[in-house]
Amino acid sequence: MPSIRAPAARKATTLTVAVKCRPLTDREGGRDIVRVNNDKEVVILDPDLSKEYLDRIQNRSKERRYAFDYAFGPQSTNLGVYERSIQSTIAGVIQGLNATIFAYGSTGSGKTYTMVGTEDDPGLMVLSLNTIFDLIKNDKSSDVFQVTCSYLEVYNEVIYDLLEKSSGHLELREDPEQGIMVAGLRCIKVNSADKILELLNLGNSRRKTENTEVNETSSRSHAVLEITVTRKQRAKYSNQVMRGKLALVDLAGSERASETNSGGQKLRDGANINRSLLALANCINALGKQQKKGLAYVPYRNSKLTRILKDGLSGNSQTIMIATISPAVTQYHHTVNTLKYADRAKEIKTHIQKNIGTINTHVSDYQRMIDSLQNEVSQLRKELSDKETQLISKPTEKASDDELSWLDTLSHETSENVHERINLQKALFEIEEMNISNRNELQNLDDAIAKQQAIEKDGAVVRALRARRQVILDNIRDNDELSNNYLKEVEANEKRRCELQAMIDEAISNNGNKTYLRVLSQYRLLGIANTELQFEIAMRDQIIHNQREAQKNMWNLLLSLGLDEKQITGLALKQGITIEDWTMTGQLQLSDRRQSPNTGSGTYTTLSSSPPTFQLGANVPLDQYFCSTPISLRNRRPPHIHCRDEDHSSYYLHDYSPSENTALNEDESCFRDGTSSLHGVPERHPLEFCSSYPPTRSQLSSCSESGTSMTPSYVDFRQQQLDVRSSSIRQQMQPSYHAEISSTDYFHHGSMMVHRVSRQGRFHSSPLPQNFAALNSNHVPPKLGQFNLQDMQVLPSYDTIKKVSLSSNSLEAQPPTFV
Ligand SMILES: Nc1ncnc2c1ncn2[C@@H]1O[C@H](COP(=O)(O)OP(=O)(O)OP(=O)(O)O)[C@@H](O)[C@H]1O
Repeated sequence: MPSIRAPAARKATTLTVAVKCRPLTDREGGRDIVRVNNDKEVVILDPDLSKEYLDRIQNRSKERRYAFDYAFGPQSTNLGVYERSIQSTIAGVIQGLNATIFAYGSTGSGKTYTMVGTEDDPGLMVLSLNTIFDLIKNDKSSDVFQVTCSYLEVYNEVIYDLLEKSSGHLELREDPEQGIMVAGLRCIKVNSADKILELLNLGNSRRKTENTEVNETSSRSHAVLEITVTRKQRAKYSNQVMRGKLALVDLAGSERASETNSGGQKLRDGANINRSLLALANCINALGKQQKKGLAYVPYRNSKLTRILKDGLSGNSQTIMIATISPAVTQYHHTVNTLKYADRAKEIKTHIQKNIGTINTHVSDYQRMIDSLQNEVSQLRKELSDKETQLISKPTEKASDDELSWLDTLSHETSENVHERINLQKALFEIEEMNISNRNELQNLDDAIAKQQAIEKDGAVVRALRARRQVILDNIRDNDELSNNYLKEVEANEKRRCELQAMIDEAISNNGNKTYLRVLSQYRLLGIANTELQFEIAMRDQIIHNQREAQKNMWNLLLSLGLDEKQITGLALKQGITIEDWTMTGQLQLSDRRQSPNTGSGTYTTLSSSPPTFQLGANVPLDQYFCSTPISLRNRRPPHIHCRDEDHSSYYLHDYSPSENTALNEDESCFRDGTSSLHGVPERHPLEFCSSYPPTRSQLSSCSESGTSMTPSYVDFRQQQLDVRSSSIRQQMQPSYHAEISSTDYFHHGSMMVHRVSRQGRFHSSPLPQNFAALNSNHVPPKLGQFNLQDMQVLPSYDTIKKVSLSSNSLEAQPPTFV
């Protein structure tokens, strides 16, 4: 037997990836979500049509786009695919080159159709064989060709010979010259394409197939047809032999147990199919990374399939991957998954070389083969004795690589599922926030319209307000719709989560290494829980951050109004409010949750628990409606009292979080506090404190207390009778706004976010100006009405100039001079 040794020259080449989309089947019907552009690009549309709005506005589309060497749409025939992407490679096989063609895709995506085909549309196996025999027939040289063929299947990790009637289990061997070989596999000499097709049909009839929910004739095994073409020069004194090998692989389809609706043996088959496909996917991943990052380890040994395909994936082979996809909406996830792997496979490099040898070297070759076989025997003996030792000492502890790899992928899917859920929750959170603002604005507008109509019915202002109202209504409707869609996605996500958990549970109950898997499962579940907690914490951090900003701004506001520490202390004393001097109190360490008021440590301002009440005048001009209209606000975040930037102060007035238990107590006129709602009191000066707040997230090990369990404390401004008068306030709403306070105006400040108040009385608020309660000096009420801080509202965007009144009688403060 001649031995074929490759010459040294090798050519690096990358894996060719072609994507083939099959047509929709009658059973599927519905929408086609795959588009093929320019024979190279594949676009997967978002399966959810109703998401188009989202696509535009928030760029959260699930549309995906990939580019490949070749892309074929549903109209393409197997012949079309073959001629463009395969034929030239097949020609190399009779020149001593190796080639591997494999179809990869989910169950029912058309792998078998592509590889085997039908009578009308013969598949790549048939077309390749025809080409080989045509090329041999038309070869002008006098070389002698010999074609042999073998056909095997890997079913449940066992290799069977499809050309044997009742094949036993076959074993894989690693030959130093020829690479991986299947010991005992029949290799049949064939003289024509027809003969091979006959064998192919025979083999296919022996393949294990099942009728599943997704595919009536679903292949449950991976099939590998290998054609070897040996070419020997006929010339008298030439002893050169070339041997090319073509491997055509029809993989079983990856599937989800829930989709195939399988149980028992079918379910076990599915698990094994998935396992070997995952092993293949892992190899593709590792090989892809290897090209990019130079990583070395590729886990070929995790399955029989990957061992068989080893040469095709990284060795001496020109390899083509045909990724088959379905255009059905229901297959979106499978399609995207297949394309992801196909995309990674593009990175894989192989090294091709002609397999040329000479026949007169056979004696030394035999010797080399004997040596290597002896090596293998001793290696195997050693492995066997190692295994026996392991079994004796730890019979149940070791999980096999296969199980780990399977579990790894499962865990990867689980983590994707969690991330998707987190994104959905974030989106829902944002929408909810937006709609709270929208609803509040709507109510404001209704009040303003009612007031304005009393003055001039159907005037220009009323019309403008109505137009704005319509816009807000549309926004609310759109957001509600969006929110419903997200909720549906959350449901789907939850369903998937349950499936994944069921798979893990099943693995635990079926598997021998129960303890190990259980620990692994727990570990991963904890990981998921951890991610979810992180999300929750991030949300709370956002709230805390807002509150801190508000504190800072309130300090700015109060101090810029000309009040000094003494005045504020005096006022606080009068009102029976205890405000801790910041210089005297324990340090506020935001990183130290023990300082939080909920844990009872530290010294905090005692505030009235009466709800904050602001007073409003009755006849507020329209241009002040944003500030003066009574506003009801459900679920709003608390108002904030801000700390200042510019001036030193010893006091902190703190914000609160309204809770379910919050009760309006109009009789109480001072700060009241059931339990303190304060974050704590800083040791440093407020200026430093405000300007150098630690980052919210970093230090906090858990923020839940501050986010949820702060009890409300309220500020009652009714008694404070601020008499600072301002001349005018000009508001410039989004993106930033600017207001000037005149000495003749009264100013109410509720939950607004005034980000900076300078000594000159300029307000700059961004991004969203919050509510102003404003009264023109002409409308100073003799007795100020009540205004509930909880009922304050965010007013997102108006460029109207507002007049704002501010009263601070009881503070006995000098009215600040505002520009
Ligand atoms: N290009 C095509 N044109 C027409 N029908 C197709 C095409 N590709 C696939 N089909 C049909 O789609 C169905 C599934 O195809 P096929 O059995 O080839 O899928 P598969 O990926 O091999 O599935 P499995 O992995 O379960 O074996 C079959 O009914 C097949 O006839």
